[in-house]
Amino acid sequence: METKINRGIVLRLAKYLRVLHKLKGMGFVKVFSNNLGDAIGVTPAVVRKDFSIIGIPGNKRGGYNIDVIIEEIERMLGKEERQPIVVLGCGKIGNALMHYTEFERDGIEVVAGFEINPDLINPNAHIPIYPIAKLPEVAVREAVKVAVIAVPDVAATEVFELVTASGIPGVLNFTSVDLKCGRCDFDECAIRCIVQNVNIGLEIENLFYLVRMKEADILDQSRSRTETLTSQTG
Ligand SMILES: NC(=O)c1ccc[n+]([C@@H]2O[C@H](COP(=O)([O-])OP(=O)(O)OC[C@H]3O[C@@H](n4cnc5c(N)ncnc54)[C@H](O)[C@@H]3O)[C@@H](O)[C@H]2O)c1
Repeated sequence: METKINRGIVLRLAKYLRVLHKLKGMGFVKVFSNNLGDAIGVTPAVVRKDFSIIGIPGNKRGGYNIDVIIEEIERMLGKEERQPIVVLGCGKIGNALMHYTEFERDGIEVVAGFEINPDLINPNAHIPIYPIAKLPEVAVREAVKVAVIAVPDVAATEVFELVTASGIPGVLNFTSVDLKCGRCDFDECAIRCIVQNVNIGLEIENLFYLVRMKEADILDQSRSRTETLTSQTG
C-alpha cells in the first residue's frame, strides 16, 4: 500500500539517504536516530517519526540497519525506477543542469534538452538537444515525468502549455512567471501538473533578512547584557 507523505518528509528522506550512503561508504553497518538527526539538523524524535511513517519500526537501543533503511527509503522515493527528466531551454541554467553529473547518483537521468536556437540543437549529442516541437513525441517515448523550464520569461507560458499537452505531470520552473496548470481547473483532468518554482533571488533575499534578524537579535542581547552590568555596577 502506498503511504501518503508530505513534501517536508520527502525532503528529509532524501537528506537521510545521502547521509546513509556516506556512512555505508565509510563502512558503518548501523546508525542511530540521533546520528541521523544531527547530520540533517532535526531531533532524533523526528527521525524516528519519519521512519515509522514509512514503515520502519523504531529501534532506540540497537540502532537501524543502514542497508535496510536505504532500501526502504529508495523504494519510497521511487529510486529503484529510472527517473527521466527533460530540460527546456539549454542556455546557461539549462546547460549547467544537463551536465550536472551528480544527478546520476540519485537515479535522475536527463534524457534530452529542447531548444529553439538552431545553433544549440544537436540530436546526436550525448544528451540530445531537439527542437522544442519534438517534446510531445520524446515525452511519451521516454515516459518523462518531470520537465525543467529554463527558457526566458517571455517563452515560459507557451513552453508550459506544451509540457502539459505532452502529459508531463511535474515541472521545475526557473522562470519568474507564475505557471499554473489551466487543465487542473477541470475535475476530469488526468495530468494535474505539479509546478515547483525555484527562485534563487528570493532565497537570497530571504537569507539577507534572516541574517539581519540574527544580527539585530545579537545586538539586542549584548545591549541588554551591558545594561544589566551597568545597573549592577552602578
Ligand atoms: N530561478 C532563479 O533563481 C533564476 C536565476 C537566474 C535565471 N533565472 C531564469 O531562468 C531562465 C533561464 O535563464 P538562463 O540564464 O539560462 O537564460 P539563457 O538565455 O542563457 O537561456 C535560455 C534558453 O532558452 C532558449 N529558448 C528560448 N525560447 C525557447 C522556447 N520557446 N523553447 C525552447 N527553448 C527556448 C534560448 O534559446 C536559450 O538558449 C530565465 O527565465 C531566467 O530569468 C532564474
